[in-house]
Amino acid sequence: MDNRHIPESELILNSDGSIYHLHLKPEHLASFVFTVGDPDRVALVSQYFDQIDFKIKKREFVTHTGWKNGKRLTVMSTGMSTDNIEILLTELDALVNIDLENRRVKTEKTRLQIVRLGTSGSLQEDVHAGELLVSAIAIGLDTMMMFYPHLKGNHDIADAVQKELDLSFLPYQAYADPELLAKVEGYFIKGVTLTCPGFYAPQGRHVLLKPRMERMLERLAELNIEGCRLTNFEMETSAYYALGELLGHQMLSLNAIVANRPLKKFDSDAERTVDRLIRTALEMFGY
Ligand SMILES: O=P(O)(O)O[C@H]1O[C@H](CO)[C@@H](O)[C@H]1O
Ligand SMILES: O=c1cc[nH]c(=O)[nH]1
Repeated sequence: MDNRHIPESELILNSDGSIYHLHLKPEHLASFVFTVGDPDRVALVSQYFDQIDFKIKKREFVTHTGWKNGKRLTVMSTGMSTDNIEILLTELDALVNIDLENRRVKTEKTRLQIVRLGTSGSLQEDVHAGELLVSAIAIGLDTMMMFYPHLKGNHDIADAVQKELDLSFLPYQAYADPELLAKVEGYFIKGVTLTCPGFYAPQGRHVLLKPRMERMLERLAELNIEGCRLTNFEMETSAYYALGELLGHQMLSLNAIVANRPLKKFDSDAERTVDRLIRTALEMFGY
């Protein structure tokens, strides 16, 4: 049992007692949380709530908490990238599992359920723009997890990606929560998601600067690891899954595919696809 007193420089509270970046107090958070990258997407989710009791904004973290069908829900924005997810999950975990008055870990743990509703680009011709995909596995191409304890599961896909791209660092491999994944199976394409530390060269895009890796997209799309292929690029899922495993929260990442990279197509109806993702997720989890 961790019985340390956590100093005020390590877990920072604002003068009103709220947690540093998220600006939330424990009572502002439901145990079921939808997350979105774009702060403007928060209201697109909460418009479907029956009632909104609480709203706050700090930096890119916008939070609305309310009720739908008798279930208390929070929706919050995270901004982009895994470093924001590290802040988000550490502070959400602290809100429920640390007594903020005496700064000690609570003896009884609360497990949050967190479902990401994000956009994503497909690596495969047959995963079309406009489709919805659930990340069963995520491969992190960022270095954040080098600073945390090792993950338990198999890392065969991460190893294959490291080898293919000749990376000088170790990607990491992490998994969706099986219970949440089971709820959406059959309704979403099931995929293996590459979480990238950027949108352009780290996803093989050539705008002005030429990516260092030749044919990155094609090489990754062609990888076959024991029958498994990589399906999509985005920028947060691996951090949710990895930190979810270490902190003991349940995570699921749902993606609206807005770009098909091999076909060089962008979803002309991306806003409607995101709305379909939101409504589908609310039907599955908003009870
Ligand atoms: O639509 P969101 O949730 O922001 O997700 C995706 O879109 C952003 C890039 O455009 C990245 O955050 C990526 O993960
Ligand atoms: O191609 C894409 C589309 C959305 N988000 C990403 O990170 N990549």
